[in-house]
Amino acid sequence: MAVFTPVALDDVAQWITQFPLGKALELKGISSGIENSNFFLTTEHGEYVLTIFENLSFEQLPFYLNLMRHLAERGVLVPAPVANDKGELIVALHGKPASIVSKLEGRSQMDPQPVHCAAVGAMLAKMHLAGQDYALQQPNLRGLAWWHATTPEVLPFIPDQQAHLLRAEVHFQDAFAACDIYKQLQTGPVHADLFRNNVMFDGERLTGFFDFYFAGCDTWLFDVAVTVNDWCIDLDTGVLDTARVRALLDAYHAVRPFTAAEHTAWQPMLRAGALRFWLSRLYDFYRPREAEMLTPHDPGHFERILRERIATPAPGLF
Ligand SMILES: Nc1ncnc2c1ncn2[C@@H]1O[C@H](COP(=O)(O)OP(=O)(O)OP(=O)(O)O)[C@@H](O)[C@H]1O
Ligand SMILES: N[C@@H](CCO)C(=O)O
Repeated sequence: MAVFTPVALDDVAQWITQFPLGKALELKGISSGIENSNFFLTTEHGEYVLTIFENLSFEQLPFYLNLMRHLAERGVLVPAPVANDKGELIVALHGKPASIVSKLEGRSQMDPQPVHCAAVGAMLAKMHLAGQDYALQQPNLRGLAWWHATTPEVLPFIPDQQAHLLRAEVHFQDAFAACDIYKQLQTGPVHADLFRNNVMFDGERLTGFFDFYFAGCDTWLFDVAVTVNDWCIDLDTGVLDTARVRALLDAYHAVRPFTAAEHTAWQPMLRAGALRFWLSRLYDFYRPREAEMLTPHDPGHFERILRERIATPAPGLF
């Protein structure tokens, strides 16, 4: 399902010669994922992932691939992109942009315990610090400006109760983004989509973060909020699990201490993280792309999380 552009081993035999990877030995389509065509690629030098980008362009991709290279070079566990003999990370294959990155070991941990959350928190803090001297700039393309553009697109489709919540929350987030505390928050490259299915574990050992294609420059705290809203909740209710929240935040804080401004901004930021995914899921649900054949994610999940974050104080950052 998730291989939109079919590629055979014969197709890459010649193409691969521009990379320092030896001969291609095996190519296997990966069935999960809904954005790109992904393949496990075995070469004489090891195991890699070949991605053909179905929606992102040659102009958009350097921010993401160079960020992964920058982080990998600084010891953050992320797939390392492989450059061709001209030093390029993005090379056309069947007329579309493609890249090769190292394959992470392990698999996603879909039932995380505090020990997994602690590993994610520590690596996230390490990633934020390592990104500080990254030269390329791109805003979070699913940030406040996108919320403003998208809200009117979904409002005609949703019942009054939801429309009221959506309008009120965008209004609340406007005020939050304009306040002094918000301006004191530290910013830099963030993953912005660090859900359970975008991290690999080998047992309790974290082996890497991947799927950086929603990354952009935003507050570090937004990244923490998005991550906590997925890793540290009861999936049926959206209620935060204190043991997992504490494990993730304490581990993050030990690597990169939270500031007093971040402490004050925490609850509104958890709401921002919930709004971001409620809105994107509403958009995908009501305005599906024409060629989209896959079942969209449930927007109700993030509506529940948003209502819960408005109603219930979260454990503090420290
Ligand atoms: N570097 C990697 N190492 C190991 N496995 C990977 C790597 N990159 C991707 N995968 C595997 O491929 C699958 C699909 O990748 P990914 O989630 O990036 O898909 P996508 O279509 O680009 O995005 P989306 O998550 O939005 O559907 C992952 O679930 C994972 O199993
Ligand atoms: N993590 C997103 C999907 C886009 O990667 C969601 O759960 O809505």
